[in-house]
Amino acid sequence: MIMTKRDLLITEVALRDGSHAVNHQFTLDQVVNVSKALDEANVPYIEVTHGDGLGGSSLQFGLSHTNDLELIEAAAATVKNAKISVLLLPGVGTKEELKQAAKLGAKMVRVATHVTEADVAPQHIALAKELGLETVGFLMMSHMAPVDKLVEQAKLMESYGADVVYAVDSAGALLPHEVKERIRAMKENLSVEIGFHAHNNLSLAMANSLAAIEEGATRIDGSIRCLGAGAGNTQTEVLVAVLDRLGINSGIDLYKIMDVAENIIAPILPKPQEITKDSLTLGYAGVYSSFLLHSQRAAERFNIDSRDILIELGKHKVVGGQEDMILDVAAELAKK
Ligand SMILES: CC[C@H](O)CC(=O)C(=O)O
Ligand SMILES: [Mn+2]
Repeated sequence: MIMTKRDLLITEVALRDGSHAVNHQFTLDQVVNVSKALDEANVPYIEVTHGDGLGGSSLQFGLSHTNDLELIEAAAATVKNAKISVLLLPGVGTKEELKQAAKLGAKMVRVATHVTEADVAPQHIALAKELGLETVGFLMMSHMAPVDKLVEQAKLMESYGADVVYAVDSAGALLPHEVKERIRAMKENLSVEIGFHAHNNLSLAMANSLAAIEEGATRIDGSIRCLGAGAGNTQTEVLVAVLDRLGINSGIDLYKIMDVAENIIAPILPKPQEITKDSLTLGYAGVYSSFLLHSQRAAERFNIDSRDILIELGKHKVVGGQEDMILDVAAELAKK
């Protein structure tokens, strides 16, 4: 076992957030190869789950190529030092699935709720603690709540027993000063560690992650080669290099993580992760990054501009779990 003294802990989310970008089609071989390589680069946490978390495989969210639990088991059996994390949205994943994930080797769970709905999480957090899992409260769509509301909800997560609480910029809509005020307020009001999860739709994932670190966040998410929903997350290998320049030790081997990006991730990307007109619109309109492919499919079906759908979804303040609204909105727009 490698013992690394790290200043900050990076969770690599390509095998979970990136599931959205590959339409949930990760194969067992891909998950094993990527987990092995990330582990060898000394990445501390690797998240493996359907993009929408345990139990996410469905017509609503997209059917997985391979069952979540099989992927988690294979990744856990592969890694030597890294911890496998899973995502759980109460109401999508069940407590039974969480028990199974823990049995199969998951060591951390991120219990994810909409930023104003932490109160759906206590049972799942309590179970996670009982199972001996490191437990994270993951407050999604953080741009949709004012700072005091976010703090209130973060404190709820802490009171339920979360070891870490994250502000999650699901839409990649936050600007650096907005990240700063959120993380600063969380730091001032909570005793647990604070984390930040960015999306790069406005090309601000790195700037926002650094803003979060400056305000005291010690957990940061990255997706290697930006393999995450929308334009992806903070690019892990770039983050490792930037942190190194700042004298912050992530414990991750820079050359090895660059090689994983180049030799293992790039070949499995359906297309390079770029800020396209649609991913840019996600950030601009404040829409869930995971809605990207669903909206593009709806645009094609109704022969309309996908940006119009995204702008309309932003106006409706649609949240995770409301994927069915994408078709409703597209159908309405098509009538006009
Ligand atoms: C739908 C779950 C979502 O993808 C979780 C996440 O990574 C986020 O909100 O950004
Ligand atoms: Mn995400």
